[in-house]
Amino acid sequence: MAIINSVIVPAYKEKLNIKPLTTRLFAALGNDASKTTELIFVDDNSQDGSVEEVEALQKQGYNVKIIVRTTERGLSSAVMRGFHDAEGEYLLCMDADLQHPPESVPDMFDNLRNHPFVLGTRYAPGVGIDKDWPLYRRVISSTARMMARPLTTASDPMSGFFGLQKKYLLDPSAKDIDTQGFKIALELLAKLPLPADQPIGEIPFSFGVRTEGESKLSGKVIVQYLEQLRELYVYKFGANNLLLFLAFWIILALYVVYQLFCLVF
Ligand SMILES: Nc1nc2c(ncn2[C@@H]2O[C@H](COP(=O)(O)OP(=O)(O)O[C@H]3O[C@H](CO)[C@@H](O)[C@H](O)[C@@H]3O)[C@@H](O)[C@H]2O)c(=O)[nH]1
Ligand SMILES: [Mg+2]
Repeated sequence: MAIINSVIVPAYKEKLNIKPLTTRLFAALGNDASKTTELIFVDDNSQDGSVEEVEALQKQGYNVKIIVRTTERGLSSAVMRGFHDAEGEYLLCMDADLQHPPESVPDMFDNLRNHPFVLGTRYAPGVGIDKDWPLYRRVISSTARMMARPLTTASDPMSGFFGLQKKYLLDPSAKDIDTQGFKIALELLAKLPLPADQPIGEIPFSFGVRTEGESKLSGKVIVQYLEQLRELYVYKFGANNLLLFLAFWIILALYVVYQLFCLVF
């Protein structure tokens, strides 16, 4: 049967998460949707047994493959590589570490049938972020989210759980996608020629905690995010709009001070 749905998972040293993610994902999809869905890990030469793990799952009949990159590194560029290699018309991106629930994938794909872009959101009634997610990550995440406000109306543009219809990626006007850093959803929301009259879909999900492996977020990723923001502000508002930048940096500084004040007192 032809592949309609593709799930892309950027992965670096995620061997222990590959099997639970694969089995939970295909169980959630059920028999029919499993026949038309492929799962693609894009691994940056982890050399931790991830390849062998995927081969074992293939032997069990799962439609899963792994692309191993040896000359490139980075979450966003791995996602874009997976999107371009995918056979499906409907593309979904999720993390390997089970912080994004595989059980939400069927809802995400259903939503994509009627929306050009779908975002898994942690900011909706009834869902949230696991209480064990470190406080400093919450502060970084909500600050980063606030700074993206002028660029998109999406409730959670920091989310790494999102999907889109492939035709928007193939559109000739989809250009200049910057693949530095972690925030590929924000980049695509800001730059893809998504139709203005069709809202993006949002599917609430609860963000879990990683139980195997380690987060790859680093100071470098935070700096890359600030550079990406600067570039997106210029892309959207023009290079001369310095006042806007300044206003945002000042608001940000006040916000960070406020958050730190709340932490201390
Ligand atoms: N191929 C590849 N994959 C990578 C790389 N860096 C990270 N990944 C993969 O990208 C996924 C997310 O990485 P984490 O290290 O688990 O990120 P996080 O700190 O939990 O951040 C996640 O949550 C954020 C929300 O606060 C998201 O914004 C972010 O995109 C990501 O989904 C994991 O599957 C990880 O293996 C890389 O250089 N190369
Ligand atoms: Mg993670």
